[in-house]
Amino acid sequence: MVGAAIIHGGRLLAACRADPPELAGGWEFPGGKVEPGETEQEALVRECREELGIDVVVGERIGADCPLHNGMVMRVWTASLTRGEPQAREHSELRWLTEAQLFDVPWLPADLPVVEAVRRHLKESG
Ligand SMILES: Nc1nc2c([nH]c(=O)n2[C@H]2C[C@H](O)[C@@H](COP(=O)(O)OP(=O)(O)OP(=O)(O)O)O2)c(=O)[nH]1
Repeated sequence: MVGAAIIHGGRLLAACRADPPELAGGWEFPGGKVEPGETEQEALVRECREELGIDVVVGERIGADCPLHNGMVMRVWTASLTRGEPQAREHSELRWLTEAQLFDVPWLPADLPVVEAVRRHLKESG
């Protein structure tokens, strides 16, 4: 599992899950599973196109590996938006969060340590 911390103009893009019912309403990093023959970074670029209709350039790994409830592990990278305006194609809602707003949405529990790492990253980059 890979996720993208898309940072643009000092804000982080957060996405609200539409399904499955037990995760709906939880906020997450856009992303998904890595397909055979693909690198983790390539999977992120593909998922951002599919889910959001945007092009991103993948940056650095951020946060520790997050164990998920299903036994998988999620790795998150920073990403910058290079083309398009994010559209909620598979999510119920998208929000750009400033550093002060980062914890205003109910993140999926596994994501919280990574959101904290993003907070430090935004602080350092001003
Ligand atoms: N994409 C994503 N999934 C997360 C995050 N945090 C978290 O616990 N998950 C969980 C939710 C799902 O149970 C699992 C994988 O989600 P997913 O988006 O790849 O998978 P999916 O089952 O909807 O299937 P698909 O897109 O691969 O078809 O990871 C996160 O920040 N981003």
